[in-house]
Amino acid sequence: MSAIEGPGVFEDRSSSPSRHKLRPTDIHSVVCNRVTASGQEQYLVRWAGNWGSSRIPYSWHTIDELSNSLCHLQSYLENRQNESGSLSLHHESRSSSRKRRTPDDEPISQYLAPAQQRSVHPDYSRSSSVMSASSDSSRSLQSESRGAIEPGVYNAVLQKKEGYIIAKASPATNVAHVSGLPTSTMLEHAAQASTTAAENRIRSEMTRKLKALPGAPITFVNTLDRTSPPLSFQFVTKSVLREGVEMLDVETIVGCKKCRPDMGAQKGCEYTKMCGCLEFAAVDEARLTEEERAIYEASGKDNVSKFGKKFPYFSSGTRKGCLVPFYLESRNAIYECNQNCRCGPGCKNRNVQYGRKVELQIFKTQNRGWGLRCSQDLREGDFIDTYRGEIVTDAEANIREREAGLGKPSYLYVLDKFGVDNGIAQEDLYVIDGEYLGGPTRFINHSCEPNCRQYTVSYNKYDFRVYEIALFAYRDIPAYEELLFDYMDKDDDDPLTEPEGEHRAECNCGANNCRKWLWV
Ligand SMILES: C[S@@+](CC[C@H](N)C(=O)[O-])C[C@H]1O[C@@H](n2cnc3c(N)ncnc32)[C@H](O)[C@@H]1O
Repeated sequence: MSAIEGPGVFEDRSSSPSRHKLRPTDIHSVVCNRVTASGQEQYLVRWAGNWGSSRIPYSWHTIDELSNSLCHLQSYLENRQNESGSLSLHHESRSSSRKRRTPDDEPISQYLAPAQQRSVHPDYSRSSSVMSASSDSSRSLQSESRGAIEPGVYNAVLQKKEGYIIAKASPATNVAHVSGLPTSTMLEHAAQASTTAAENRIRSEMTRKLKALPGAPITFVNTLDRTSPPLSFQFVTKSVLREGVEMLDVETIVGCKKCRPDMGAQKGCEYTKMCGCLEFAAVDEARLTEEERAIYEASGKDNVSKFGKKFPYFSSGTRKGCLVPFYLESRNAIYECNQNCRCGPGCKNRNVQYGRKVELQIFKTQNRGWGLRCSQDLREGDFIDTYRGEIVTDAEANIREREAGLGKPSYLYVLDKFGVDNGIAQEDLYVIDGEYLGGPTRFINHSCEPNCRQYTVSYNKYDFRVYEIALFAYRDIPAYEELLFDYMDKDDDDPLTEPEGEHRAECNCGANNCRKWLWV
């Protein structure tokens, strides 16, 4: 292990600096940026840990050193952009630090040479001017004054160990500990310093990440600014069950018993309409005999299991595999066959379970963040993808919602399709959180006049709490038209109440019949 003097300057010259990275978990946040005289972008890292307010280590790092921690860099750049250059978000409050000030707890600007305080592009040469345990405070301050160079490390010494750069509390007792970073001078410089190299690195990392995904390609484009979709978002092909969430064991799923794999006419799930998996599916009312209709209607249309069902997908023709108009227009759940069925993998009642087949593109919209579109024409009824993520309990979802605050985008989706009818209380329902983990559908925006729609798809008719939310094209959609669904998807006869104050989020869908609010 050896001490590091500053960004990219190592005592141990035999090791390549670029091999050493910061561990994302060691970083609290990136708080400032600068460009050195040699044109190198550097970022000021606030280290995570319990240090005491005036002893928190800060150090400047190159993009290479931060290449395992690009999420932190990305969130800094996004805040920087949102704050439109003021960069005040991460700036520790002077008034609060003043309250706790101790004799050695002065703002760093007091230690900087005048040239440095004035300078917009100071000379950040790779000289030995750093504040670390290896240099006592007086030596640090002297060298700063001489060279007018901002220190590379504050309140600590950096060491490298097994490929990582690590901050250690300064062992020297007479090191001047500083707080109030970044200083206003640093912020002024930061506001004018280029961040292009970091943006490019983030962009390449996002592209690499998307290319590595299985299935039809997902790309991203941004013709509006230099941002990329969040690197912190993890693409998964299946939802992940979090603590307290249980789904029925796959071994116990009941499959269809009468259907067969050699499904010619007369034998397939799609022909008989009596496939066991469709037991709770919508009755095919048009095919009921007089006698059947009388029984069915007398039961208040509740006695569904005996009658032939609507099959969800076209089994042949030009729209083979597409959702049939009946389901497109209804809110009936779609029941697919499963791994315990006799029909086998070729059964035409399997679609959503085989996953996305269409190529998608994440793109930056004018007024609603990232959006999603398909790079090929979609037919009415084409399956796009599922909405997936972490499945959490209702209580956990409430905590996440509270912590997120009202101004933040929402990615929560309640799985309440079967709950009420099966006596499950609201607080026992589960919620999909697609914010940090999920599929590309997490980027689909809302429209009051949508071209897609969400449907309930179940592979286990007895599991009332865990099922899929699947997005299908609600009409033919030409390539590159933004995919949009109605977040509320209310029945026409459901009254829409005006949302109240702080809970409302304004809708920018621009449709003629726009309801003005995303949800109520
Ligand atoms: C599931 S996310 C969709 C992806 C999101 N645009 C993004 O950049 O991550 C939902 C959020 O997108 C934004 N959004 C979606 N549709 C919108 C609309 N019609 N008008 C305004 N904002 C919208 C809102 O911030 C909403 O909370």
